[in-house]
Amino acid sequence: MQSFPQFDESWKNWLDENIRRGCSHQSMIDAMVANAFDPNTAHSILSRRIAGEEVDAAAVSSSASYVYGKQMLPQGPVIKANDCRARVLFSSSQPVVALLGDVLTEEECERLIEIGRQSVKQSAVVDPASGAEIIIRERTSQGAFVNGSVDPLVAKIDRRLAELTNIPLENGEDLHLLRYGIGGEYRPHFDYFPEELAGSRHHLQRGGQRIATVILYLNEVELGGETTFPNVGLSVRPQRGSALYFEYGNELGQVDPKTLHAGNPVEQGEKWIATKWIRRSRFQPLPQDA
Ligand SMILES: O=C(O)CCC(=O)C(=O)O
Ligand SMILES: [Fe+2]
Repeated sequence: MQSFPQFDESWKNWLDENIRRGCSHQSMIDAMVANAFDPNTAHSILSRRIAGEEVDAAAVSSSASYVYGKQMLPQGPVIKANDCRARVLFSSSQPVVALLGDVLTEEECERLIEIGRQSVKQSAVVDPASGAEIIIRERTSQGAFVNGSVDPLVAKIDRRLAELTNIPLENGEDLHLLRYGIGGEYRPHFDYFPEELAGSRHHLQRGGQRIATVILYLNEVELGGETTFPNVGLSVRPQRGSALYFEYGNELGQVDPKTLHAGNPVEQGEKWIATKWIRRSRFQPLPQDA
């Protein structure tokens, strides 16, 4: 079992003193995370102390829970963009998830798959031992990032998603096209970057934490390939043209662990999706992409 550090009297004094001195919130969170506090817990304790609330050790484990504030996604049965009326087929508030129908037309899905066939590569990582490219078991699929310079349709879809989600266009990463063949899957993961890991720093510098995801389903899978949320027992079957939206970053800087999700193995047919990962601030291209 994971053990959590005690939020004892000395931590309380340290935090209060640093709040009084006007230290940046991030520096206090960094110090707590470096001392093995869960990042959600650290955010939550800090916001409580700033608000003048007592935080006792027993409350710390429950304080790790994500605070659901106002949803970013517009409410109502239909969400409109300039060139689209998306029907809300399903929604949940904890975690914030919505399945939207009629986001893409048949022709747009076909065209994105065509673009994908020309651009996707096997998802691979460099083996730290040998330096060779290896295929990772967590993600058996082929992917590629595309933007408006690849095809005007991509720019049109980027605009549509920004209007539907009400999140600025520039906060979105390039659209990620992904193909899974038989047996292809994406094992349970979070889309946000673990802030306690040094390896995340580089990603976080490019527009801050990821706060929401839109998965566009480009085809229907004959068997398998559902997107599942194992912590909440939710399973979504890909339907061509529909979009799965979920958000996991709040105003307090917490991230929502209930958004753990997976792409189930494809058993028959193939699966094509386009994913838009959305940052808290403007997404910065890498210097070599600019
Ligand atoms: O394939 C899926 O259904 C999930 C894809 C996913 O999790 C992602 O693109 O981040
Ligand atoms: Fe994901």
